[in-house]
Amino acid sequence: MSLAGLFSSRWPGVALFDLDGTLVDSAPDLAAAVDQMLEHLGRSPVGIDRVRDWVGNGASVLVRRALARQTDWEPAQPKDDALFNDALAIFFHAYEQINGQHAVVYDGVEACLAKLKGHGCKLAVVTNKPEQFIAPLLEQMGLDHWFDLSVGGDTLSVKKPDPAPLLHAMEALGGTRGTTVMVGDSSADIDAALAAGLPCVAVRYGYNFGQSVDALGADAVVDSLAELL
Ligand SMILES: O=C(O)COP(=O)(O)O
Ligand SMILES: [Mg+2]
Repeated sequence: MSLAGLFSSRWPGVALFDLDGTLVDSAPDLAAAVDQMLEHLGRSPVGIDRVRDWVGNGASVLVRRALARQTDWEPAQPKDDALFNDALAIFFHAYEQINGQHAVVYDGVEACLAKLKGHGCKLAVVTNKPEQFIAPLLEQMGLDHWFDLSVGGDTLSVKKPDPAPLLHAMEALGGTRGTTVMVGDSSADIDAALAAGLPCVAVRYGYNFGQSVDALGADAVVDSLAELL
């Protein structure tokens, strides 16, 4: 399956990309910030292997999962819980310093973005990462010049798997359902695309809460974005 094949009408179209685990391997930075937060609170660090499985539902859920130390922990405490608020503030401060330091762009990403741009496509990042961290990370990775728009987890009142952020980006870039595709690494991305009625590609190399992405219902599943060229 090529990207061109996913567009039901002709190029140019709109391509929406998830960020963490799709464009950039940012887990090393996120894990370092989570561990700094835990140590600041007098708790033992958890390390990258656990943090990788906690990324994808935004910073608040990441921090809640780290405090509870389990992947499927559903936020049970009120949002104004003092420990959570402290932890979130410490995490934000730590991640602000670390963001982009250890992260790397995945193989195949640049070639895919270049090909889409070459066809006149508009490109957007649609991530659950808070907005304030998107531009610094894209700049640090040298990816910022590719994108016409970015939508973060706090840009709207809802985030993925809600379809609204995808539809917001699609409409802002003049796309339609026949000319827009979503590319992501987790169930949040694929569920959002399916709910939005958009074709979607899942990548196997990212973070999906430790689960395979093969059965999520994506139109294509790839090991590298280079496979789409
Ligand atoms: O959970 C996050 O903070 C970001 O995740 P995403 O870029 O994969 O949406
Ligand atoms: Mg992701």
